[in-house]
Amino acid sequence: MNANYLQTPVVYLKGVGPNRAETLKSELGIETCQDLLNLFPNRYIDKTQYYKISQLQRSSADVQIIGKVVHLKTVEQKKGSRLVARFKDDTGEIELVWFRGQKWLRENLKLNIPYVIFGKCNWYNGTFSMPHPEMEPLSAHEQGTKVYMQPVYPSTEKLSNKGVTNKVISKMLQQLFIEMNGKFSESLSDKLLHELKLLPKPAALFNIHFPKSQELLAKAQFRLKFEELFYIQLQLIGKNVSRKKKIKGFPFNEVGDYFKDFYSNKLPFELTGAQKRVIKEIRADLGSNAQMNRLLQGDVGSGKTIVAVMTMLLAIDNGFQACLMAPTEILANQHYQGISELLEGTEITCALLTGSVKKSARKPIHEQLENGELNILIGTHALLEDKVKYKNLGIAIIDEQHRFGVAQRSKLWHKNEFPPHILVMTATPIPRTLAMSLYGDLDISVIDELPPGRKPIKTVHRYDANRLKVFRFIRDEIEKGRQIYVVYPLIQESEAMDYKDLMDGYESIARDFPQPKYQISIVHGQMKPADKEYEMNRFVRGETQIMVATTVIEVGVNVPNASVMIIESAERFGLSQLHQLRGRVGRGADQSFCILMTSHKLSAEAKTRLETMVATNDGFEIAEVDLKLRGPGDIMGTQQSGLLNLKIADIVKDNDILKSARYYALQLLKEDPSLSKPENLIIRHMYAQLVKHKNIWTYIS
Ligand SMILES: Nc1ncnc2c1ncn2[C@@H]1O[C@H](COP(=O)(O)OP(=O)(O)OP(=O)(O)O)[C@@H](O)[C@H]1O
Repeated sequence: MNANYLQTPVVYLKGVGPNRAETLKSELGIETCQDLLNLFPNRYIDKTQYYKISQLQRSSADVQIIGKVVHLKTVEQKKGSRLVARFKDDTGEIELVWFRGQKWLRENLKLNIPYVIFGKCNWYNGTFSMPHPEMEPLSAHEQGTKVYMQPVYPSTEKLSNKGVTNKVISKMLQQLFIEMNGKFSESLSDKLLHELKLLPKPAALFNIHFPKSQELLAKAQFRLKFEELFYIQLQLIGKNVSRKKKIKGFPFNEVGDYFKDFYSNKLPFELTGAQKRVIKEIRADLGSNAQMNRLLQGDVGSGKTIVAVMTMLLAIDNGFQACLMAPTEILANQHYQGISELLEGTEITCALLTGSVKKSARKPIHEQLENGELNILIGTHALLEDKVKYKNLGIAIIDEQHRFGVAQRSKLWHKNEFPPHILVMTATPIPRTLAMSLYGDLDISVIDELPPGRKPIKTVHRYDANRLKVFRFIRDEIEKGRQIYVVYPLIQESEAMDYKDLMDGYESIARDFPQPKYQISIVHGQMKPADKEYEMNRFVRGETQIMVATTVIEVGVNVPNASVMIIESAERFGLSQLHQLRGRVGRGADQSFCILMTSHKLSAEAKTRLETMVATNDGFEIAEVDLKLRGPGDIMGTQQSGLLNLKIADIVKDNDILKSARYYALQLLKEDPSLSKPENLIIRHMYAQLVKHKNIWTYIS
């Protein structure tokens, strides 16, 4: 065997030729034999079963039958001729039909000898017919290398007219396996192979392409998926470990007066168990001499703000400043007001910096920040401007990470001599296992408990035709002193139309809820920030009963007296957005409601989203469904993590393998952090290759 054989371009394989090689390269990214080896089938056609004709059903998928051709004739038609065979076994008869290749078949098909045929049966004119079956004399079938599960390679349906079919790929692979003669190098340690009872590499590769049985195929798939996820985990965890080793952070050893005073005298409520646990985790990080990089996940309304405040107090107790960055002005404002209120009666100074803060007001903020008079700065992107210089920023808290990219996070970093501690807060939960994998570079805390006394929000789905009933319901709730949100979608591509919907909706509500009895606020993205704030504040103060808005209110707005959320055109929102919007109600002690309004025309996916919303209030459950519906591509962070370049594993379906891969990777790094024990040298070698080439399958062979 030639050791470099796997690096040979596929064009040198028999029967490939320059045209096919070009198609393989441009369509499937296959240049070398190694690329070919790592082209894994999408699915398999089961050829372990033989059907009797009497067992066929009208909905049968691909079937394999043994029988004989008893009659063959050409049927002439206007559109051209077709060749029709009567095919019989001892239980019945079907038709085989060909439109192409008739001449060859007429000359070569033999009557009355047993054939194995394979294909899809259609029910047509009272009989089953199989167009263009694959067929082979039974004698040849029994002698040949038996294919039990026939692999179907990606894109082959699309590429068959360019000469790249499943058969062609299998033939190429056959040559490759003969040439390699089983000499593929192992890429996992003996220990792992043994402990997890994994197939050795050569057997796994062989059975993924030429499965000898269902059982061996399952083992081959498990082994290769495990390997793929294991190395990704190893890399993510490795990064985390080296970050911890390298990046020093300011130690906040002191739990000082501000924190203690706040905890004992100023907390407006008892912390939930989850809040206490998370604060403990944060304190441990801050006292550890290493920079904290922590993601705080908590469902909407779970009480992340108080955790943020207490974290900032720890920084201030240790002589440092803190900042909090929010994705929108409304939110920054709200945080500023809420936090100022919480800190009333303390000496802590706190300022707000957003795009709409005037130049004259900015100057003193800049100065106080630089000379250390200012303890806390709250704001939007404006916090990232070059003019903003801290005396000693100890911690940066970032609300809603999906709106701040990683690059912006690191911009904050460079504002300081040492990097500040970072706490990222998100109310868009992502499934735990996915979070573990995506944020290998962040530690994760979860607030998985809501403050006591909250009544679960009742969610219903109503069609537009029931609007009058819904309006009646709103009226009753307003009578009881509650406030109502009515939210319209605003999607960039159809902004003008959406805007019209919003204004039409506003007018119709204004007609049904006339002044002076009813007061209505309206907030949308095209308003000036000052006007938005004015309208928002009227609602917050309870001067208006109805807030008509676009999704600008999606994150964070907190009006505990608002108890009804009406979402118009709910079918146009994604699940996590619906959940966020719903989270604007249910913040007080009253029973809250969410009404999802839609037209009658709903796609299957939209129906699933609505049903999920009606069925559960749990953000993590919703996140799981969302992930299944949308796939991981849209979830923030998946792009960078390499989890989307998976060749064989699927992070949604193979969640259990992912967990086990992570467990073993953690275990290994704990026992042998530098991977220097002799039994781990294979892994060390693979890991080095992985870091070098970035893609795990360029080296795994
Ligand atoms: N332990 C607690 N007991 C009672 N009320 C609490 C507790 N913690 C927080 N709250 C209250 O719950 C409400 C929601 O808290 P907060 O705004 O911090 O939620 P959040 O996690 O930031 O949610 P969102 O992401 O939706 O803004 C607030 O009115 C807050 O005062």
